[in-house]
Amino acid sequence: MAHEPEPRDQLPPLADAAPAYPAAPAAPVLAPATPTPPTHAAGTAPALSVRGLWKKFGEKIAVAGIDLDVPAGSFYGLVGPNGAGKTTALSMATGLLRPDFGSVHVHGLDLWANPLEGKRLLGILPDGVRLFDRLTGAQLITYAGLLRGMDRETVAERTADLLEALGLAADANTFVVDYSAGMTKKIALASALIHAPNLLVLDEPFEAVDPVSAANIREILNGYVASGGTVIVSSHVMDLVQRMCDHVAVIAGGHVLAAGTVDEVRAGQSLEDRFVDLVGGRQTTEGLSWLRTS
Ligand SMILES: Nc1ncnc2c1ncn2[C@@H]1O[C@H](COP(=O)(O)OP(=O)(O)OP(=O)(O)O)[C@@H](O)[C@H]1O
Repeated sequence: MAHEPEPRDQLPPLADAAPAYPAAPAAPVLAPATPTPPTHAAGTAPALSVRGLWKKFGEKIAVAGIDLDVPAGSFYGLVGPNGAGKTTALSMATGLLRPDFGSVHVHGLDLWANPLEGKRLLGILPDGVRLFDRLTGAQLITYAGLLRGMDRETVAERTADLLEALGLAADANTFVVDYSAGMTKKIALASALIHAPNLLVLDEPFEAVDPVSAANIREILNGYVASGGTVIVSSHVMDLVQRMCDHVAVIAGGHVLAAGTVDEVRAGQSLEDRFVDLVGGRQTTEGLSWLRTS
């Protein structure tokens, strides 16, 4: 007999309690060890507030009790080495991956208790995004707008605006499957923007994107933040995060190592130097002596 998947809305509520599985190996955690409940007056809620977020894949603890507050109206960078848990944390924070433990509030709304209302506030560019690539670029953005319940006229106007702003107008009628990696990233970003969300969560938005397009995207995002929106970007490019973001969190081994304004976190150093200090793990390359040609 076919097994009916359980609708997400009807899943039992998440446990807020401490996880039953063993704690991850000790890491230099600067964040509070015990999750503190979010406390904020109505109207001043952070755009995103996560408490005690945990996720384990088999024996691997990918996210080990993350607490994070992203102020409304901020441009927030999330940085960390490969495998740090950024994508896993962002997936749980945006309703794409169910946490084992913990809570997620979007503008004060419990996302996992109210997934439909919560997701209306969100625009998401997931990592390794899989799109309906047998649609053209214009069709894909239109589809995203209609899926969000927008009227056809507004969708058509905004689709044209987004294609123009992201330099994709000439390829509006090309199938997405025939787009380059950078074009695919841009069309996915356009699909995340069409409903003018309150909070944009972008996993590696600049990966594979050329410098001119990256500058255009930065301008779009700066304008969005200036008008009251909140952006969270994950990136490996420290220089970009230092220039572009006003807040940053450094994640490694599933823990938040430091979080705050960019100036607080970098503490007088460049963000890159501070990142290397915090995360450590520089490898010696002596073992690769065979690779040297002379
Ligand atoms: N679906 C999965 N099944 C098993 N392990 C997973 C899964 N997703 C992530 N992991 C593991 O969880 C850890 C965190 O992965 P995650 O993708 O969140 O890291 P990341 O910080 O986004 O890394 P990167 O910067 O390389 O993209 C890694 O050790 C990864 O191997």
